[in-house]
Amino acid sequence: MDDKQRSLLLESSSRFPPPPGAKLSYGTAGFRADALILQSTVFRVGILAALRSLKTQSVIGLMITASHNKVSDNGIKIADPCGGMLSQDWEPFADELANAPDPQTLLSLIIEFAKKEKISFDGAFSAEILLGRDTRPSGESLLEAAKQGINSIVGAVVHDMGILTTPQLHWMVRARNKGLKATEADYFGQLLSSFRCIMDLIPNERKINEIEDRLIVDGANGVGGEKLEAVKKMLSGLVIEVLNSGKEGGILNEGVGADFVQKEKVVPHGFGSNHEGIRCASLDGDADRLVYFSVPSNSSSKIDLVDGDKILSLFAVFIKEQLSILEGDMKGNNNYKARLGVVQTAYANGASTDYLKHLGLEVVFTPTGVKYLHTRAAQYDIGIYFEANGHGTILFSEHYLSWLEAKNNELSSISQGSELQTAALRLLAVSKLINQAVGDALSGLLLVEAILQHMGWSIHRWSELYQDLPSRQLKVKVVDRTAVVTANAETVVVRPPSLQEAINAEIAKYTRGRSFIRPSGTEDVIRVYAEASTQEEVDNLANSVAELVDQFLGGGSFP
Ligand SMILES: CC(=O)N[C@H]1[C@@H](OP(=O)(O)O)O[C@H](CO)[C@@H](O)[C@@H]1O
Ligand SMILES: [Mg+2]
Repeated sequence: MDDKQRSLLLESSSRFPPPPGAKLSYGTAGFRADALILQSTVFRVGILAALRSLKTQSVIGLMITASHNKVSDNGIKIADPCGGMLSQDWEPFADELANAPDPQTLLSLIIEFAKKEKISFDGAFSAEILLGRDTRPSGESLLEAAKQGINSIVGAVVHDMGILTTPQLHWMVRARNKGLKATEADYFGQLLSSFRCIMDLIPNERKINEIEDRLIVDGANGVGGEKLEAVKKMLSGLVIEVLNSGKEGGILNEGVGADFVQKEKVVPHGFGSNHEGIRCASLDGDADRLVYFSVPSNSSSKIDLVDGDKILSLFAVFIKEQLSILEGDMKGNNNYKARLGVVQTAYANGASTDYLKHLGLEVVFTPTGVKYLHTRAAQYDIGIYFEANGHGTILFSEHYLSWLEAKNNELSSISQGSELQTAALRLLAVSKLINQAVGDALSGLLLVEAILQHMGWSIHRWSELYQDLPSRQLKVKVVDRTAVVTANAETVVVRPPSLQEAINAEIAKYTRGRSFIRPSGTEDVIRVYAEASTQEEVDNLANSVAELVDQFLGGGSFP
């Protein structure tokens, strides 16, 4: 690193002093905190993104969002060249950068890390970053801080992509690095044409069905609502009504959005008895999560939730149907049996796991966070992953996609329009519709809608695939959440000692009881999850476990 680069880094970072006393961590999905203390973090992540671009010689994404958190929070995360999350081996350096106390320490850290990673500043490759942000009011000034961070690396180029959903930015990064067209219009174009393709391939005899073509979507007063309005204008075959689009003056994520709906299991603001029986969906603040629900008749505010596990199950049923057509009667020479796998976390409802296993699927578990699920799902030819909260997607391996393309070509010459070829075409369309970079509420919604039409299923028929076990989630505020250490995909507490034994003793009191705790990676709380055979039992179990957390970790309150 030459003197010009060193003095540029020193000079620019002196304008972004870190907040005194704050200890920041990259967490489950990037840095998140009150937006007022994030200027220096965002500036430094700008530097990090430029370094990542130099290291990988690829375009990198930077997204300014705090997803489901309250509107006064914000956050920042990096999209790697493939469009996925930042490689985990860079997270410790991200933490060091964010917490460096002064410009000189920051510079030393960068020099040392660049040496270790063999990052060259010789100008042969210029760092290139795509920047996106959600609709939070703090986004604009944080974007400026990110730009200044990126521009602290000589020659770095920034493209401000404007207000986007998180998955749109990830999609664009992936497309750019594959040499494909990567504008928002290209994104919408791909989604709409592959949606149309699946709809056009619905067999005629299935077209008379019980399903109505109206869908009502809660946009969480965020970016997803805005983008869905744009999709709506280009869509045919489906009538979408967007509530909480952000234009009516509602507050982002307040009493609305997928996180609220999934955790509280009540209607979001703006929904009520006039929506009884209708298919409804809810997006989160940055539109990377999607859940469905319906309002039962005579309910106060309770909903029938169709969560990420059921979206996963719907996708699995559809993919399995296409694979059994394609693999059931293999014609020609080029035959191959796809490895299909499903990835869940400990938050998946036990009934969903039983259902998926009953379908004969391979189900595996990872810790919470898309970075873990995505990596695991990528090990299959077709890997479907979902968090119960509605974040997930279907990944197709390059190898399987090439096979599918070749098979489709072969079938179009020997049996054009056959069931076999149609199944191949459907799978190819799914691989284009569903975001290959990260879970995406908009593309997930279009796939759900196309599959429901294909099956001829109402939301009620879909919801009855299996009956969820009653579950409850609580948050407990403690003095230091890092005091809790877990193992076995977060299902067992290993520290503090004896806490797991105490939790086990509570679980043993209930039929089909299950409970685990873990520190949140996005909020300063310990999360408690419980499941049991009745709602009353599960509420008792969750409360007793929350009390144990309080006893063991002290200073508790229940936000
Ligand atoms: C129980 C729960 O919903 N946890 C969420 C939440 O993480 P926590 O580490 O639990 O705060 O936010 C993550 C990012 O959106 C998401 O991946 C994860 O599933
Ligand atoms: Mg989100």
